[in-house]
Amino acid sequence: MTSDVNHEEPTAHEFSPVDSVSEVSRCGYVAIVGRPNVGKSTLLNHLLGQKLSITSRRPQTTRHQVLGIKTEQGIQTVYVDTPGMHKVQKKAINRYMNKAASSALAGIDAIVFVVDRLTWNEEDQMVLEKVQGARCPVILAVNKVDKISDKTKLMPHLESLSGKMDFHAVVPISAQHGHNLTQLEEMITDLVPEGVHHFPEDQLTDRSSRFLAAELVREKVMRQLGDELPYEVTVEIEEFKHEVRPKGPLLTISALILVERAGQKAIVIGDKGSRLKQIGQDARKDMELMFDSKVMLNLWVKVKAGWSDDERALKSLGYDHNQ
Ligand SMILES: Nc1nc2c(ncn2[C@@H]2O[C@H](COP(=O)(O)OP(=O)(O)OP(=O)(O)O)[C@@H](O)[C@H]2O)c(=O)[nH]1
Repeated sequence: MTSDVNHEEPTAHEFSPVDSVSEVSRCGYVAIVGRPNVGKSTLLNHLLGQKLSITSRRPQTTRHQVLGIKTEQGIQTVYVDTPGMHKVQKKAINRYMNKAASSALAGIDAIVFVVDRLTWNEEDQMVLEKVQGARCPVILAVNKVDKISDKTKLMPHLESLSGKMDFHAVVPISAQHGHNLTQLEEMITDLVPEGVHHFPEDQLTDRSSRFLAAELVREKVMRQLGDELPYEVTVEIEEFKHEVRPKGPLLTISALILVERAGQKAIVIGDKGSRLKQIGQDARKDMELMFDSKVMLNLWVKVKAGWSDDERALKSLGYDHNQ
């Protein structure tokens, strides 16, 4: 079949001034980068107006690259939340996380580089060197300003940060309290170029419901255990079953929490199963909100030694560099 469309001569329709305002479609990719624990996932969740990425006080909570999609008034902004870039690359899991963070910068239209209040350390410097290599505007978001007690220190610090590279803008924000996020979002969407939308208007992420469910369980484990548990915990979804019942939809989810050692299993389970119960209750509540359904959640803990430094085991658990 041949096409009738003449690409040489624009039609009157294409010149309509009304169209140029209301119908020009825009789509762009915006990476949120920074060292671990600066608040990247908290920022993404606020920008999307919905929880998507998991957060915790523990650094290195985010392991995978997650797309968060927002389509509003013809503008589709595809946010790329990345694992925090960090120096230590001893284990395969850390190498995976750094690679996921670096590869996120390819094909990006703008970068939001998040730093924490008044500090600047070697890891921030490392991230700076990576973003300098990307040929797109970089907005520096100085997060957690709500925690600065002596506000007079902020302005001089912002000025000194401004000199580190030719930033598009330097914005003090509080991702948790929503401070300056409207201004930040306006700056971001102004940088979104013209282009056709890559996702349907109502799509929020590129990740599956199974993936999001597993991440919610992992978040609760990390929040419950604080510093008691090293990073070596991952979650596998064994069952994800949707049923329509007379009383409403029911989602049955069975998840396996994998740890590295028997001692860690005991920690996750807690005294008479109390911790695992709390993890289950908290995860179920979030899942019911996320999936808009009643959820029955079954949790088990299993020891799978050495998974975090075994390339093949990582692949089987979804840590695939090609994803
Ligand atoms: N006071 C305050 N705390 C914040 C703010 N933003 C994030 N946090 C907290 O900082 C911690 C880390 O936030 P995350 O959003 O998980 O940070 P991240 O950069 O995604 O972390 P990684 O997954 O390690 O890369 C959490 O306990 C957040 O609640 C903020 O604006 N103010």
